[in-house]
Amino acid sequence: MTGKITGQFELMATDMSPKNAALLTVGVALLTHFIFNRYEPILFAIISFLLVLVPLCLSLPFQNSYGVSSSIGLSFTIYHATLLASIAVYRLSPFHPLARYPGPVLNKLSSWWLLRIGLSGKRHVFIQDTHRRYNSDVVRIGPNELSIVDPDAVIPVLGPNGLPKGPAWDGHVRHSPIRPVISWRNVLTHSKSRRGWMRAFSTTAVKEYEPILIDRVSQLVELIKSHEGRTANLSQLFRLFTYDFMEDMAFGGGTEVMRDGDTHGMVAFLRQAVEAMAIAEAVPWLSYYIPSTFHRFYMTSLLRAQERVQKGSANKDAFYYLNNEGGMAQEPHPVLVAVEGPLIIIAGSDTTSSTLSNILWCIIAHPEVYRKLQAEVDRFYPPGESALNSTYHADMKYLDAVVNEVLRLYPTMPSNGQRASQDQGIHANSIYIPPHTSVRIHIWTMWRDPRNFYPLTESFWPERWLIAQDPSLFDGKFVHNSESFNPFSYGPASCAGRNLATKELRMVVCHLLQQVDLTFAEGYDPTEWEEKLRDPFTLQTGPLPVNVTPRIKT
Ligand code: HEM
Repeated sequence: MTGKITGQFELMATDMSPKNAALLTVGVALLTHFIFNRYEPILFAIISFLLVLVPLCLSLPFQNSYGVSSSIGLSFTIYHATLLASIAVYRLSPFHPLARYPGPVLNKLSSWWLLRIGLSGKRHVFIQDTHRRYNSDVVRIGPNELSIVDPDAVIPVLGPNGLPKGPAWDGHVRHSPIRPVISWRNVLTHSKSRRGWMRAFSTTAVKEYEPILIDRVSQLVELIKSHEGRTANLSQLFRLFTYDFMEDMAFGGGTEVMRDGDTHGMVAFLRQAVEAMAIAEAVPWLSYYIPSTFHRFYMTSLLRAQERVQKGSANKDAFYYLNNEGGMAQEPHPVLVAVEGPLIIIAGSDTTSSTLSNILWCIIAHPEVYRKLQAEVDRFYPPGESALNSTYHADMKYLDAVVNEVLRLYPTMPSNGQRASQDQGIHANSIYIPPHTSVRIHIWTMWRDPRNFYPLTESFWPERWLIAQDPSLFDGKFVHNSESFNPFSYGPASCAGRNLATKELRMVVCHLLQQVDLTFAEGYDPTEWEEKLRDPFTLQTGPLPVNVTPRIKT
């Protein structure tokens, strides 16, 4: 049958003039655009067929008038030029489903532009500038991607009946059929694979991790104290701390990077991997073809988790729950469990370390806040009382205000996790999201918007959280849209580790402020901080050099 069609095509081809051959090539290229647009194929065989074999066949009619190589050159040029032009015209045309939304032309044309911005580390600032430039709550940041900063869109997009995860999550796992919970795009599979995480970060489980946390926080503060008389880079020390704690909490122990340094380069590897996540965030299909540092990291972490699952652990670590070693419910398949390894390493260490760095930078840059917070610590934990004891942490209102204010200005995922509509469009408040559109609720911009937080919108002002609870504390215009504020996200895919993360942040800050005084190291320019923040996926911080003075001599 195929031979018969090819034979007929050859017969037609021998009669065709160069003009008709060119028209045929243009027509087939337009059809190819339709196929790409409708089905978004990524398989190598289909891509090669559409981009190589089809134009090769289309060179046959040209061979009546030209030599073989000129005909191939001609058909490839006409075919690919038409394909690219057709894609560009369609993406900029009023017929594109996202045509009504403003955005930079280059972003509308291609997702490569967002990739360039992602690799520069400044995606968060670019998206914020784009909203401001077009003075719009919705902007188009990619050919098929919207950024939204309307607080009323949070529930329709992220809430229980909201949108599933977007295609970026396919890219993170190289389109693998087996994924960690955060990457499942199918809502049912996602909710099923979340069960283990709910066990692993339940109140009971988090209580069980507390003794390990206490040991590691104590070790961290001793390490920081040991820097008396020399500069301590707090960002790096927090990375070492969260890595060691994550290893203990997730895998029952294994590293001593606080003690020995990052001698095996695992902490550096993790940072490089997160930086490389910018690729899949912008151009998910690219990861299918080109593995990045992130994918090497992914495989290494998966093997680490597999080793833990096979060996078991003497402690009730997170894998004890994920792997259901207590046997409380039907056991998941070991492969499905090990795949959570890369996620637990990143979510369990990178998020808390950058948040701690942001907290410390903010309070050192604002000495009046530092003093007030330290006074609160001293009130709850006077000399002789261990601030590692978490009994009062939740009652510390100013500490809570500081943490919230830091997460408002420096959210751990500034561009949030991507979601996408499926075959049906949805209305997110007044915003229509057409089918097959990727969406981000851009919290970096939303929480730096005077319509949501006022006054001192872009300044660090923890007092706003106290005023929100007691308006009599402030005279004047005050806006506090706490409903839009969900630093651990919202809905069925919100942060599973929130309880642990909160406990960890509070314990480190309390114990550290009880034990030491910190100031910026000589020569450090605090204005560098925001310049050095990067948003490849989770917020990455620059160095935080400080002087350390122990308050309580040991
Ligand atoms: C300051 C610390 C942290 C912040 C601000 C944070 C924030 C977030 C956010 C915003 C999401 C949602 C991503 C999305 O919408 O696609 C998320 C998801 C998640 N986080 Fe966290 N996180 C933190 C720490 C942790 C820790 C310590 C763990 C546990 C090891 C953890 C485990 C998870 C998991 C498993 C998910 C995926 C949930 C799902 O898809 O169902 N996180 N986190």
